[in-house]
Amino acid sequence: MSLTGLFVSFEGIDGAGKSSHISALADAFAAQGRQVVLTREPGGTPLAEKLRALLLGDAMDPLTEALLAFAGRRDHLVQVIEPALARGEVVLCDRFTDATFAYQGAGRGFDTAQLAQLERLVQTGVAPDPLQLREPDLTVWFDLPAEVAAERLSHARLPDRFEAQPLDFFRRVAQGYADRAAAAPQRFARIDANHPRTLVWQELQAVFEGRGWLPCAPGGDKDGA
Ligand SMILES: Nc1ncnc2c1ncn2[C@@H]1O[C@H](COP(=O)(O)OP(=O)(O)OP(=O)(O)O)[C@@H](O)[C@H]1O
Ligand SMILES: Cc1cn([C@H]2C[C@H](O)[C@@H](COP(=O)(O)O)O2)c(=O)[nH]c1=O
Repeated sequence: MSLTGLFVSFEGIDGAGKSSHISALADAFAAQGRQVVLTREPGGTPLAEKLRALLLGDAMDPLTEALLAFAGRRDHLVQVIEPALARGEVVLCDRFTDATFAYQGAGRGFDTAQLAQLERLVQTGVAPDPLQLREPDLTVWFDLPAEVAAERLSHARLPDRFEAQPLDFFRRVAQGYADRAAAAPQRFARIDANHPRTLVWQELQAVFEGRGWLPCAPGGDKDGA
């Protein structure tokens, strides 16, 4: 039986708690016999990882940020995402294009109409139907107030160029995600990330179980974090 590929992205402001759960989800899909590609943006290919290092480390203007993000995305789509989907695999991607709209658009103030043009340019011509705009089948949005994320990150690690931004930047980014979710409610699933890890994992499981993509967990109390 040939399986249909599944493309899921995970979004949220820095520190929202995505990374803690994505690999547990990969395990859950693998336990169902699915091949899983666990990947991320910026990054996901050797070339795009080099662009990631520039994006996270070097000062640049918002247009340069957006161009680097989309250049890496094109390579990622061509080299990794489309081939995996064509093989019927599950692609779990830590951030995708919504991050560019949230960070470069809402956060930096870059024109979102121009971002939409770049999105069309980069995300068409790679899927089997050349006119299809490749988007995730589902985007899981970890929604967390900027203040809570900042508090979590203050205990976590040395901040990169984005994590070092002030609270107001992350308030704008969070609003950017809320706007993207409101514009595409059928693609987005909102998770209330301001909960203990176990509860967040349960919310996440419910999203995938509700779509029939994972079987219902017995008792529904697995701690995936
Ligand atoms: N539900 C939670 N409650 C409290 N702390 C949490 C929770 N989830 C994650 N954390 C902690 O918050 C910090 C950020 O978590 P994590 O790295 O998973 O976030 P992230 O969304 O992947 O961030 P980034 O996108 O910046 O990599 C870590 O120190 C993690 O241990
Ligand atoms: C895809 C993408 C990401 N960013 C920002 C968002 C984060 O601050 C970093 C990535 O770090 P993470 O720890 O891997 O989440 O990059 C962005 O500004 N624009 C983008 O398109």
